[in-house]
Amino acid sequence: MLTIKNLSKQYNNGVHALDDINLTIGKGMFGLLGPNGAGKSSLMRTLATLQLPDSGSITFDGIDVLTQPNKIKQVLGYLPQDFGVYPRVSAYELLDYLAIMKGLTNPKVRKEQVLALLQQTNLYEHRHNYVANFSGGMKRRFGIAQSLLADPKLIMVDEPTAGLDPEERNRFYNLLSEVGKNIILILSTHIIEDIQDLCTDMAIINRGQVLKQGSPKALMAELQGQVWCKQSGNLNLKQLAAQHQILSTKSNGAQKAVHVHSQHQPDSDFTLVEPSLEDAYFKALNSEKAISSASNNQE
Ligand SMILES: Nc1ncnc2c1ncn2[C@@H]1O[C@H](COP(=O)(O)OP(=O)(O)OP(=O)(O)O)[C@@H](O)[C@H]1O
Repeated sequence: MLTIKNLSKQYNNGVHALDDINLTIGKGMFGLLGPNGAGKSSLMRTLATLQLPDSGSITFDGIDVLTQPNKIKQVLGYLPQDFGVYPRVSAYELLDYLAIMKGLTNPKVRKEQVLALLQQTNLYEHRHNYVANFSGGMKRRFGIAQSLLADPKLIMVDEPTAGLDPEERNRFYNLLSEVGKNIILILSTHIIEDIQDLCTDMAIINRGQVLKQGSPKALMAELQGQVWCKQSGNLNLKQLAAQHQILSTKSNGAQKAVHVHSQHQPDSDFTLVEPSLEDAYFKALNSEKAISSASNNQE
C-alpha cells in the first residue's frame, strides 16, 4: 500500500505544483489523469525521491519514503518522461550497467535477469544495437526493462506513450498490464482511453489537487442518468453553455455532438447516453473551474 498524506510543493516561481495531495494506492494499475501542468510529473518525481515536498508524508509498505530514500529506491522502478541514453552503448550493455547500479552484483543472476527482461520487452534480437538508435517505441520498452530491474514493488511510468504509433502503444500497454498485476504500477497520462482500458483505480488531478479518486467504472457510474447528448449541424453553444454544463463537443463532419451534464433532459432533442470516462473527467475539471471562478468573484 502506498499512502500519500497532505503532500504539498511550491516551486521557487510561486507555482503550487502539489497542493495537499491525499491518495491511498493499492496493488494493480493506478492511473493519474490530468491536463498539462496538473502536477503529475511533480508527484512522480516526489514519489521517486528525486525532489522533496515542502510538507506531507509518503509511506510504502512501512517505509517512510521521505526519510528513507535509499530503502524505497531498492523497491522502486521509475520511467521518467524523458530519459537520456549514452550514444554508443548497446541495449545489453546499458541494462547490465543499470542492473549493477541497482545492486545486482552477482554476474550470473544479473545476466539472467537482463536477458529475461530483454526477452519480455521484445528487444532481445536488438540487444547488441545502440539504444540511442532505437525507435521511440523501442526506447520506451527499454525504459520499462530498466524500470523492472531488481524486481521492484512499485513502478511509476510518466506519460509513456507520447509519440508512439498505435501498434507500439498497444504493445507497450500489453507489457504494462502484464507487469502491473502483482505490484503497484502508477501510470501518469492525459490520454483518457489508456486509463479506461488499463487501470483498476485512478485519480483525476489538476492544479496540484486531487479532484476525484476511484475506479474508472465508479467515476462513470456517478454520472449515470445525467449525461445528455445532442447532435446537430447548427448548435448554439453559447446559449447552451448559459443554461447547462457542457462536458464536451465533437465535430463529426458537418454535425456537432455536444455532451451536457444535467439532472433532467435539457430539451427533447437531447438523448440520455452512457457516461464515459471522458465525461467524468470533464465534469471533474468543470466543477473545479466553477468553484474557483465563484471564489474569485467573491474576493
Ligand atoms: N522545476 C520547476 N520549477 C518551477 N515550476 C515548475 C517546475 N516543474 C514544474 N513546474 C510547474 O509546476 C506545474 C506542474 O508541472 P508538472 O510538470 O508536475 O505537471 P504535469 O501534470 O506533469 O504536466 P505535463 O503533462 O505537461 O507534463 C506546472 O505549472 C509547471 O509549469
